[in-house]
Amino acid sequence: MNVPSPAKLSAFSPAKINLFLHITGRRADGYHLLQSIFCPITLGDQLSVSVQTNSSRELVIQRSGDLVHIPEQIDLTVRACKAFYAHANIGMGYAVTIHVDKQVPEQAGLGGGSSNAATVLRLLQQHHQNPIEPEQLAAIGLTLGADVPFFLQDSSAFVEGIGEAITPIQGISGHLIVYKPPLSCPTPKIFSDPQLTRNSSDVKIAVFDSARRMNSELMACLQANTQNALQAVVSRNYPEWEQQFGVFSNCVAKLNPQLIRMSGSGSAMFALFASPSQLSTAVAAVADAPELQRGQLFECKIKPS
Ligand SMILES: C[C@](O)(CO)[C@H](O)COP(=O)(O)OP(=O)(O)OC[C@H]1O[C@@H](n2ccc(N)nc2=O)[C@H](O)[C@@H]1O
Ligand SMILES: Nc1ncnc2c1ncn2[C@@H]1O[C@H](COP(=O)(O)OP(=O)(O)OP(=O)(O)O)[C@@H](O)[C@H]1O
Repeated sequence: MNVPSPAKLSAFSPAKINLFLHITGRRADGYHLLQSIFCPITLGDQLSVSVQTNSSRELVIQRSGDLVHIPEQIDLTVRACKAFYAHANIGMGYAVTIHVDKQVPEQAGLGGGSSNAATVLRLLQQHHQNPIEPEQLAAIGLTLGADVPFFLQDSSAFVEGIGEAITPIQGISGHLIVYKPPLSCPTPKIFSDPQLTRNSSDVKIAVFDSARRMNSELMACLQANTQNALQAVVSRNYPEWEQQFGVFSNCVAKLNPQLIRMSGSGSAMFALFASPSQLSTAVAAVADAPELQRGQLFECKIKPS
């Protein structure tokens, strides 16, 4: 008897940057209410899932590629796969192989794990012809990570709540240098810092007024009126990060970036430029700085929506 070959689906799993990130409050369960603009970027992982029916009634998940060092119980691709079949109401008799070619550094504030989880959910939805309603999929995603609902859609977005309230913004663009210094910042540690500013005022109106105009005006508005509230915590807790950020900023500042910031809870930082020629000069300057040679450097763009 012929055994059917597994159906294989592949997708790009993008990283994100946060153009700004304010904390406006804290929920009773300890999660923080935030306001942020999330942008998907052209740096990302390549992910595939192969699905085969399985005569046993159990879900069998195998992994290959670059994530196998992460214990299965915490690998967000495995957790996403289990959550999908637990809610899809199509039985558990499947053998799934998840393959990831990883480019996005871990614990960088670039959302790599959340993006992988969202990509697994999207590919399984596609394979099984959308057994889960979009709202329920987003709710399942949120249980895996605060950034997962954002990655279930394709556009840059204004994000509120703990990550679930998503308003797409069209037309944001920019050329990016992303630098990940040789240290990592665990997200829970950064959020639990007693000195974190948790009462930023509402920026929604200012941001959306500008977003309706030019990209350059939006960036100028963000530069003048916003920050990444987690950046001060990282600077205080990791003197080496502050030193690396200082060197990075000096290298790129003369090339007129629209924004220089940390992404998410760090440790990656980025500089955003309007033109590719400014970007190439900035990349050359950072690559030449002896102090920055132990980190990872990426040249990419905000993904067009
Ligand atoms: C800071 C951001 O990177 C912004 O993009 C994200 O909101 C973090 O998202 P994430 O890594 O997917 O976060 P999760 O895995 O859900 O949460 C990790 C930990 O960060 C803290 N956390 C996260 C998100 C949030 N809105 N409030 C929080 O307090 C919680 O302590 C949580 O236990
Ligand atoms: N598929 C995955 N890819 C990367 N990390 C994963 C994955 N699954 C679980 N993890 C674990 O989650 C931790 C943080 O993952 P990730 O790289 O997404 O964090 P982050 O850069 O802090 O993201 P965020 O911007 O969401 O804060 C990693 O150190 C790793 O142990």
